[in-house]
Amino acid sequence: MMAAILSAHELCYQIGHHVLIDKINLKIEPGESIALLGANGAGKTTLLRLLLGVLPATSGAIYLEGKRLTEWARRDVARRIAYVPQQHTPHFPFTVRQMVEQGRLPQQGLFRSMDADLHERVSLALEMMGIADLSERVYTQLSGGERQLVLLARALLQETPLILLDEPTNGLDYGNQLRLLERLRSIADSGRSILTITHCPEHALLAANRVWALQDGRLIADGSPQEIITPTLIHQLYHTEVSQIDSDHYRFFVPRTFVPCSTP
Ligand SMILES: Nc1ncnc2c1ncn2[C@@H]1O[C@H](COP(=O)(O)OP(=O)(O)OP(=O)(O)O)[C@@H](O)[C@H]1O
Repeated sequence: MMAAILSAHELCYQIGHHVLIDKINLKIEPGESIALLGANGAGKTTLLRLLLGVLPATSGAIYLEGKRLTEWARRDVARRIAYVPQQHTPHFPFTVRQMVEQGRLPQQGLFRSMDADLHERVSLALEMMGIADLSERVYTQLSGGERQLVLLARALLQETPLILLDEPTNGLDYGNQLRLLERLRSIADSGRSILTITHCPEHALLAANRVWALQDGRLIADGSPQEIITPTLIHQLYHTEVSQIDSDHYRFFVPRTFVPCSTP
C-alpha cells in the first residue's frame, strides 16, 4: 500500500469542556475520494480545519506526508492541500480570472518559469468548471453557486495532491451538482485525493470510493459507500426512516414517512 498523504492519530479538539472532535484516527491514501457524512453540528468542518492546520489540535497528531503537520511551513502545506470553503468573500473586487490565478500563489516561488502559461491554465480550469464565460466578471457580483465553481477552479489550479471541500455542491443547480461530482471523480481517478463534506448520501454513492461517518465528533463508520450507506446509517446519523432502492449501478433512498404532494 502507498504511503498516506495525510493521517491523524487520536486527534482531539475541545473548546472548554465541549469536545468537538473525539479521538479520531484516519488515513487518506493517494487517489482516494472520501465523502464525510454527518448531521449538522457533528464536527465535519472542525475536522477539516484541523486537517488543514488552521485549528490547533487539543491533543493527538496529524501527519502530512509522514511529517507532523505542525512542522510544515504554511506555504508548503498550501502546495499539498487545497481547500474549498463553504463561503468566501474577498476584500477586493477581483475578477474571476484573478481569483483563480491565486491558486498558483503557493507554487510561484518554485515554479515561476512554468507559470509563463498561467493564462492558458486558468482558461482551462475555468472551462473544466464550465464557467469560461464568467472570466472577466467581478467575483463578488456572482451568485453563490457561480462563486462555488470559481473556488473549485482555483483549487484545481493549485495542483495539490489533496483537495478538501466543504459542501461543494451547496448552492449549485442540479446539472452543476452532477457535473461537479463527475469532475471530482475524474480528479481522484487521476491520482489526486479528495475529502468532501456532503449532506447527500446519494452524492457519496456517486462520487466517493470511501465514506467516513461522523457523529458527535466521533468517527462511527469508515468503509466503502456500498457497505456503509444504508438505511440503518441514515437513521443513525439523521434520525429519519428511509427505504433503499437498488438499480443496476445506483442506490436511492426514499423517505418512509413523507408522502409527496403529487400523490393522488
Ligand atoms: N468556535 C466555536 N466555539 C464553540 N462551539 C463551536 C465553535 N465552532 C464550532 N462549534 C460547535 O462545534 C460543533 C461542530 O461544529 P462544526 O461546524 O464542525 O459542525 P458541522 O458538522 O460542520 O456542521 P454543519 O453540517 O451544520 O456545517 C457544533 O456544535 C458547533 O456549534
